[in-house]
Amino acid sequence: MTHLKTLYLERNRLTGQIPDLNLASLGAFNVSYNLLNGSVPEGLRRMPASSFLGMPLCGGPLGPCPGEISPAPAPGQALAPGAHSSSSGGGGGGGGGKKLSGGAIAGIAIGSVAATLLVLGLLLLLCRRCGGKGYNAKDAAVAEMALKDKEVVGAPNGYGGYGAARAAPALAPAAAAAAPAPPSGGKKLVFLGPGPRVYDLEDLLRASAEVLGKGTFGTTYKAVLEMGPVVAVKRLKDSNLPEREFRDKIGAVASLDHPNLVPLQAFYFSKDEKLLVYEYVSMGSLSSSLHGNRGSGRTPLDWVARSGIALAAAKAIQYIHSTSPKASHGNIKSSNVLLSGPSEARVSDHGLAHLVGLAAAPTRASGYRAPEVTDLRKISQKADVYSFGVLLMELLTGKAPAHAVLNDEGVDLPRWVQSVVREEWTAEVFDVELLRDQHVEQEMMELLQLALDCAEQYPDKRPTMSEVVVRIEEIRASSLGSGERRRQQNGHETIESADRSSSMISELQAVGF
Ligand SMILES: Nc1ncnc2c1ncn2[C@@H]1O[C@H](COP(=O)(O)OP(=O)(O)OP(=O)(O)O)[C@@H](O)[C@H]1O
Repeated sequence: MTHLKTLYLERNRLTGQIPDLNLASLGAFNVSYNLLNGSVPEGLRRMPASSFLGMPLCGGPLGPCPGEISPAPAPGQALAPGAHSSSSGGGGGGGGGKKLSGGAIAGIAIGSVAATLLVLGLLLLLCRRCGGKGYNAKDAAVAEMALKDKEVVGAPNGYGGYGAARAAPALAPAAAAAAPAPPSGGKKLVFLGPGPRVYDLEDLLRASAEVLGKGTFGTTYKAVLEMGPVVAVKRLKDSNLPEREFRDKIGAVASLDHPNLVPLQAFYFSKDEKLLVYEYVSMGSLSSSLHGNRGSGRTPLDWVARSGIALAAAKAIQYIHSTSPKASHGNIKSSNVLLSGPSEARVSDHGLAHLVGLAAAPTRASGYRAPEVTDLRKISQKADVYSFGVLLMELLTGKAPAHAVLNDEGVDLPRWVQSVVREEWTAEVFDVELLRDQHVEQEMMELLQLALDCAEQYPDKRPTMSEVVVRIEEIRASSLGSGERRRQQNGHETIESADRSSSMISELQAVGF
């Protein structure tokens, strides 16, 4: 393809050296963020440095390779007229084509050797310094993960619907920018908790990765490790915490241990990359279950499932609150409630709001955010209770907070529920999929009342999470009781009708049928 004008091959996993492409028409060329090495071939040295980012290449726009003298003189031009006019002490200057004197040749030879030694010395010095600080293979490898990005698979992209969005491979540029001096040499994955250490950073980076979604705190990947395990990896953005503080806060997150919390397995810290590795919860989030594809082939969440999920999430938040009066989750919402069984759930992202810092604290989560949280430092336990109330409303109505806007005045989910309820206690507020469970209407009303109590405007009026747990347990027990009663009633009716039919048979037999 000798007429090729544009060739963009960046962000692949091309290895080896760049072949010397003889493409005279080539005007635009880019092989950045591959796994190439060696020197930029002669035919491509006219390209800018930005064509070769993120790789340990040399030559041409990237500066001389070891042993090369910069700028590399073009053949035949080294001794071009005027080039050495000042070094012509031996009479070597003058017109082109003239032969050099022996002294000039000796001078040039000595000069070249001295320059080569100087360059080598400088390179050696640089390499020594690089020991822990220079180009970091791990950071570059971390960058590879981004190169494996695939399309978002049915994951909700925040509040704007469920369209598949392409993840921006933001990792690679960060690592490339870090190449000169990231201070993370030799860093490893730090494992937390007693779980088995069956993989390391290299395994993680070799794993096939798929973007699950982009959230407030970064991008989350599903990584399938070669040896089998599947994990969720969150690449934090905007976390500028110093390492020590980061580690302390991670330690606090890792110390939380509850069956309804998604465990943090490991983390990776470098100046430019912070990765959190979680257990992968395979049944997806409550958000995608409620608002994802509602077409055929989907099992709708019934009352038992929804009330079970509500209880599981409530228990997780209650547990976080029990660890200290100031402890809170800070980002309760349906995409952070992951389904681990038909009516079981686990809460994720605990502690992240505190880990990432205030700059990146949830702004999009306003549908769940308590009205008093104007200052993000005031994410209190009562603010969690408010968010949980909104989550309960979402479970009962099937509406996502930001989608519940009825008109341009911006009515939010709690206000909408309040207004419907104020009119009259009507079944219209409930998700149609829930209305199939007719025997639990009373309990659905009670759970809705609890949701409204949690979403009270004034924090003091909201219940504590312990109270919330108790109330949900009571409501569930009552609904399971009424379900049982109903089943028994049905059974009774069946027995009665069986009795009737047997007597009918005997009557028919009596009349000689
Ligand atoms: N451990 C996990 N297992 C399975 N899926 C997960 C896991 N952690 C997150 N996800 C899913 O990945 C997607 C992106 O999650 P992420 O936490 O990055 O963003 P979010 O929940 O949408 O927003 P936020 O960052 O505000 O919490 C979500 O759909 C979430 O449900």
